[in-house]
Amino acid sequence: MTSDYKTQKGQEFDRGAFESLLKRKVFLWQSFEPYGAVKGLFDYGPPLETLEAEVINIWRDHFIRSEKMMALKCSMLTPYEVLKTSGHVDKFADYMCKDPKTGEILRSDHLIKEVIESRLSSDKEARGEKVEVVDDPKKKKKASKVAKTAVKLEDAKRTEYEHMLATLDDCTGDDMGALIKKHDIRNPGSGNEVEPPVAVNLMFQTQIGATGKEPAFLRPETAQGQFLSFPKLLEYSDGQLPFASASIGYSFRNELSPRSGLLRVREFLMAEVEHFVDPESGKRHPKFHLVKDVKLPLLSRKTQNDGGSQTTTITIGEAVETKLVDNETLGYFLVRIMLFMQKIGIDMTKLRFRQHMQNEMAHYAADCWDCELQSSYGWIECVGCADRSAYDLSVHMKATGVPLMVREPLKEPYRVEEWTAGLDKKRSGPKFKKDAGKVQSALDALTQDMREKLSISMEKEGKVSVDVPDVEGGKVELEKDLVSFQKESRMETMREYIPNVIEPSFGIGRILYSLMEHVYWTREGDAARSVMSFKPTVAPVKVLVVPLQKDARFASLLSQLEQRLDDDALSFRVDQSGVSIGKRYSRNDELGIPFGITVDYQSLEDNSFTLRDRDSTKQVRASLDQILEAVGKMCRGKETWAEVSKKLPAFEGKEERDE
Ligand SMILES: Nc1ncnc2c1ncn2[C@@H]1O[C@H](COP(=O)(O)OP(=O)(O)OP(=O)(O)O)[C@@H](O)[C@H]1O
Repeated sequence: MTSDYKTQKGQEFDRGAFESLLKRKVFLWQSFEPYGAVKGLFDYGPPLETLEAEVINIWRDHFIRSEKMMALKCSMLTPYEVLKTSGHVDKFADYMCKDPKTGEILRSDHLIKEVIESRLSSDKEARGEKVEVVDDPKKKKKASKVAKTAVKLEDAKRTEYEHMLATLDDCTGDDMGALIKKHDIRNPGSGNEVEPPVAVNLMFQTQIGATGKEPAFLRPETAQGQFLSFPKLLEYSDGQLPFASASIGYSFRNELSPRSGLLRVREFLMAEVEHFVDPESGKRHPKFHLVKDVKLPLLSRKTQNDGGSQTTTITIGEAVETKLVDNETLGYFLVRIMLFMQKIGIDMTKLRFRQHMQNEMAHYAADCWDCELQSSYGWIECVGCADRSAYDLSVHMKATGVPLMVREPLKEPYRVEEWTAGLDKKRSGPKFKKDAGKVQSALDALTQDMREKLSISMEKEGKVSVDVPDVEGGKVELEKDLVSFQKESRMETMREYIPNVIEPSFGIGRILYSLMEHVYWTREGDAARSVMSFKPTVAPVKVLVVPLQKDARFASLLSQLEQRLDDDALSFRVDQSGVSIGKRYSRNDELGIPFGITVDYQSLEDNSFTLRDRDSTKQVRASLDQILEAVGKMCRGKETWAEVSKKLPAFEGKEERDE
């Protein structure tokens, strides 16, 4: 059995071997291992911690610096009221099904997907087709309980199942309940029926202070802090829109069934952008013309609705023009996301943009696209890019009364005529006493039409009746001496509006995991020799320093070399162990170190060194100055090995024979 997922060299991807490399080279492990480890929490070891820092540096440069965004650091602890207003308290939930006999909790959409995929793969097997291997041993065990022998499906059933998978993201909780019932979907682990889906909130609740009077949550996204900072951002940008804020920080989600390693965890680093734009500008982007000819692989909502999963590669200009992508700003960010992925070394054949299904999008969202990366776990959302309209600023403004909006002078002031409705305070106070405020509020809430109608009634009848909620009888009678309706004329010089927000939201852990799978491969004919082909710009360690042999005569040259690398701020690792030079290169290829500098006997004579390229294993020989200049340029992304190897003389050394 083979898997559809291949390494960048077209080889079978062996997840077991890949995971064992990550473990051996201490990229990551489950947190609190000595206490039995906690699901959904991971610690990063030196290579992954540094890889993350390098990727974040590129993210900061690509977005914050290059797009002139305003970087923010907002609190992670968030008061209850903020997340109540944003809708997270009521709606930030996943559906889960309980196995009543084992007590196991299963995420409803994952359960349906797993069972239906296993039925489809059993059908494929029964029809003698190539079947995707289930790499996860736990899944394998579960799957075997579902279908011990291959079962062939009717054509109509197969089509129904395929459509179900393509449209699963569009399902509500009730829809999933109906599917589970209709297709007799059971817990694959036990074979038991499961209870209907129930929504479970994903936020970690806590409290601020000891009194318990200030309930709070660990934030599930960085966005809310950025929205509430809007007045400060507006001030900093001198009241000029569009502008964007950006925040890199941790978020927390109490995932129901964390699995797939770093792809679904309970604490993760996010990098989020909130781009604020005037809705009347048509959400145009000032730099769209620079990217309009860039082609993107797009999987539209329509294709998914039709049960398909094929992408169409078109220019973003065409996608926006045909309204496939709602607006220029959203389109601009899709391109920037793709270019970022390319910069850090994501395999472009394993990247696509998938449009959200109608039910998958928040009700207020105008359009939403996920940047998905393919890994051995399938296509996984790594960046969500949503047009959130004016929703967040509007709800927070309503809840707090703080004006989260823009007031700007009108280019062409105009005259407005407005009806006012005012109570005579001296007379109304004694008459309505504590209800006087409520009466004025009811008058304030009247539309212009209503005010005009009431003024006509007042003229005719000398009194009017006004609905006032919360007073006895729900109405009050107002005579001429108590209220006056007047038509006033004034010049309107200011425009007020609530900006719309386009939000690209990156999950850094998912990107790092996908990147590690994308750069992993094994040397031809020797599966034991794995390589992590990190681009020099992101590689956690840039240079491997290897003396040809253990020989005291190399000591002074080595320390000179180390000092120079240090001066150039190039991270390095020295491998002086007794094993052959080939083995030393090989085990450091697993760490993804892009370049190796060897100190040999010729170095002692003429101060020249060899420089080895990890991916091709080719070498050049040159002076230390030339080598350091080349390495520095390659690590800054300013030169490639192909260019360097043309400039510097090749070296066919004895070292390679040892590999
Ligand atoms: N549990 C998680 N573990 C790791 N990364 C996550 C997790 N949840 C979300 N992310 C990351 O944060 C980004 C933005 O979050 P968003 O709320 O759009 O995700 P989501 O739609 O809830 O993801 P999913 O549907 O996979 O749970 C995602 O694109 C993803 O990269």
